[in-house]
Amino acid sequence: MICPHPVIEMHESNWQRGVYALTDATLLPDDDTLLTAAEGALRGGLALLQYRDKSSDEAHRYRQAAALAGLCREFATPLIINDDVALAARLGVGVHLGQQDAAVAGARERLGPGVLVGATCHGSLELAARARRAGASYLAFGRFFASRTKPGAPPAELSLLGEAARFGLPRVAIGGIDGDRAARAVAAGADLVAVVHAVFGAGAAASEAAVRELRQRAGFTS
Ligand SMILES: Cc1ncc(COP(=O)(O)OP(=O)(O)O)c(N)n1
Ligand SMILES: Cc1ncsc1CCOP(=O)(O)O
Ligand SMILES: [Mg+2]
Repeated sequence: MICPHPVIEMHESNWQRGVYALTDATLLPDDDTLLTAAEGALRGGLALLQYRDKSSDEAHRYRQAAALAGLCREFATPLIINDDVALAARLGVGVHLGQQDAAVAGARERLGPGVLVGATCHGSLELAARARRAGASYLAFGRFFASRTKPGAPPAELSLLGEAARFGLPRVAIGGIDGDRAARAVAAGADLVAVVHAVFGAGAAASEAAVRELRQRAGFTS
């Protein structure tokens, strides 16, 4: 059962720098846990939230994503849908696409110029150049460290983040990032640190403090 949430705190949306949290269906297995954890993370000051759910149950995915979209609107924080351009179009929110997903150019055409379209570039400047030409809003690199969420993701070197400055788009670092590693990724050039376990790994009630700590350790607080 999803309940409406009161407006608790409004943030000016500055999605281009900060902590980017991805939900996880194993860590957040039901609607209440998902929404409690997401609300805490948003209150902690997320820059972006991604709904990442690999299940094939479309009604379930729509229900959860729609609830998250409402919550994100209250906090003026963009929501990104992983993999699913149709769901993003239905909700009028952003999408994140990997190399096995739909093409960035097609998503950009379908969603329009004002919608966020993120692209996975692994450890490749060539993939980044292609994503930029196709109309990506940000470039995601990694995994940089061992990831419990996606252990088989192709590895990347932190030095890539500095080299990717040439594209003039926000650079996202992902993969096994915690407080220390977030600081290292930002020092190497990351604008956003994307995390699953560091925000949602300690239970729904801990997500707000987890985001605040990550922001502080990464130097995102002014
Ligand atoms: C911010 C961000 N970066 C990378 C990914 C990985 O996308 P992809 O390679 O398509 O893998 P899946 O997440 O779909 O398993 C991401 N989702 N978000
Ligand atoms: C989706 C994805 N792509 C590369 S690593 C990763 C998961 C990141 O999760 P965690 O922060 O728990 O390592
Ligand atoms: Mg994908």
